[in-house]
Amino acid sequence: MSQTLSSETAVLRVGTRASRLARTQSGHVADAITAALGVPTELVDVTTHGDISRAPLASMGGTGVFVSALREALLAGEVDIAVHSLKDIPTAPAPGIVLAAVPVREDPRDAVIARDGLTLGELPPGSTVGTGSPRRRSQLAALGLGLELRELRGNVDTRIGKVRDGELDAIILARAGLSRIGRADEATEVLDPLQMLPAPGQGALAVECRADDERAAAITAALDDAATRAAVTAERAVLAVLEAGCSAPVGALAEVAEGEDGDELWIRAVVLAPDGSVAIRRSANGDPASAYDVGAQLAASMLDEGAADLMNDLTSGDAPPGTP
Ligand SMILES: NCc1[nH]cc(CCC(=O)O)c1CC(=O)O
Repeated sequence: MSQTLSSETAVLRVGTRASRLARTQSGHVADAITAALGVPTELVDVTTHGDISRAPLASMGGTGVFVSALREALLAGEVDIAVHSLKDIPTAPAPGIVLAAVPVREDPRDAVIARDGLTLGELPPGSTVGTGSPRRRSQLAALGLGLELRELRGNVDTRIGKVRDGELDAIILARAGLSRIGRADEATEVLDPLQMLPAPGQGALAVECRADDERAAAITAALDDAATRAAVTAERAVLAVLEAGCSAPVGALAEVAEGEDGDELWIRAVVLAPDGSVAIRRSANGDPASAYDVGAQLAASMLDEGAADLMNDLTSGDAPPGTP
């Protein structure tokens, strides 16, 4: 059994979802670990319920379904590292698991792939746009372009196929996902976060280890990027304080920039009604060392200014009374 090998010589098993996107991003993490620590790694596919089911994601408890199978494999000792898209991870901490590293983030913005090289603004009213994300739907609706929104699921290649075969006029998806599978140049527009704020954590990866694995510190040293970690910490604080799940119409984007008195954290966030008829957009800045508090205070001020009513409407719409 691998547990009997000393941790210096053991192969680090990197658990991954089996999709092309997941395998590519997990492969980058595995290669970076080998390069930095000199330990051999191997990718281990972990099949999740979300990969098999064709049901709408929201009906399966959101993208969290992708995360739990990997975490179970990690806790069971079947893999030593779990690599997730950070935006798919619930904000609550997972007992027995540490977030060992948040590597340097890819472009966090959303991208459009439209027929004939068009941008959103060039699509005629009535054009069909596919996206399964309530955050993207509501922000698109808020633009008032008269676009017709369609449900969309499946892996990145499947989604792009719907535009290529004429089933949809356009789709919206994370630019990071496109880049990771080498298709970034197929985007016909990259959306300005002033119009379309990405999901908290979009474009970032989460590298998780068992809390008692003494190799975690070395993985942090090798892969963690402090600025990205501060940014996603603030973004996820917004989500946590709003008590919103990964499928709620909430967007947030933070970055760390050099200021006159050292580094500064900047964050923008939005909460919307599902149909885009109400949008509460706010921004804040603060000390990257207090990233969580900067995001949490921003969310608290948004709750005061109407977001509380929006979140209440959302939860009363799809959860039975008494459900937490
Ligand atoms: N919702 C699923 C998901 N989770 C992570 C990515 C892309 C990569 C990333 O954001 O890190 C995607 C696809 C998408 O939103 O288009």
